[in-house]
Amino acid sequence: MMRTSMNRTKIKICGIKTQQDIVIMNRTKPDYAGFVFFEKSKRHLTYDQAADLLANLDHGITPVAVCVSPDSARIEAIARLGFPIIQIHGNLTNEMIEQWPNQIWQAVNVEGEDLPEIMSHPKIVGYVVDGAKYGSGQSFAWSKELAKACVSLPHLILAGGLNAENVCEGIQLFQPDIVDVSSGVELPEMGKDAAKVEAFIRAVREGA
Ligand SMILES: O=C(O)c1ccccc1N[C@@H]1O[C@H](COP(=O)(O)O)[C@@H](O)[C@H]1O
Repeated sequence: MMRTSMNRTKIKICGIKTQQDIVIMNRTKPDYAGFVFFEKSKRHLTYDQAADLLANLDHGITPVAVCVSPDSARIEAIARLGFPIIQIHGNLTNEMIEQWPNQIWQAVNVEGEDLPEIMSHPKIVGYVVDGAKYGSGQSFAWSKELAKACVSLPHLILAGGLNAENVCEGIQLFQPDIVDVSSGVELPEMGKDAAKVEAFIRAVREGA
C-alpha cells in the first residue's frame, strides 16, 4: 500500500545559520526553515543569533526549532523565541510534551530495517523519519518495507541524506508530506549553497 497525498510535497531546508541563508530562504521560499539548537552540531545557534535570523525570515516560511532531548530550560527559551513547531530527536517525554505550548514533530532516527517506536499525542503532528545520525547527510536504508511501515504515520517528513539527485526517488517511494534537507544543500564550510537549494526545490516542485 502507498501513502496517498493529494497535496504537493512541502519542503524544509534545515540548518539555517547565517543572514545570507535567510536571503536564500526568502528568495527560494521553501515551506519550512529549520534552526538547530544542539551544541554538538556545527549548525548550532545561540538564542540571540536565532532571534536575529528569525526577525528577517519571510512570514510565509514556517520556522522549526530542531533539538535533541531538550531540557526544560531549552524548551522554555525556544518557546520564548516564538517557534510554532519543535522537532525533537533523541528522547521525547511526556514532560516535554506538556511544557511545549505548540506543535511537535517527533524525529525517529532509523538504524536498522525497522521503523523505531513512535509516540502518539495531539501535539505531535508530524514524524521526521531520518538517518541514524542526525544532520550527517546519510540516508537510512530505503526499502519498500520501510515505506509500507511509514504509511501508518499520519504526517511523514522524510529526512536523512536527501539532495537534488535522490529526492524524487524518495518522494516516489515514501510519498512524504514534507522532504527535509540540510547537508545536501550546504556549502563545504558554513551556510547554505544557493545553487543547491534552488536545484533541490526545483527537483521537488517540478519533478526535475
Ligand atoms: O543538522 C544538525 O546538525 C542536526 C543536529 C541535531 C538534530 C538534528 C539535526 N539535523 C537534522 O537532520 C535531518 C537530516 O539532515 P541531513 O540532510 O541528513 O543533513 C534534518 O531533519 C535536520 O533537521
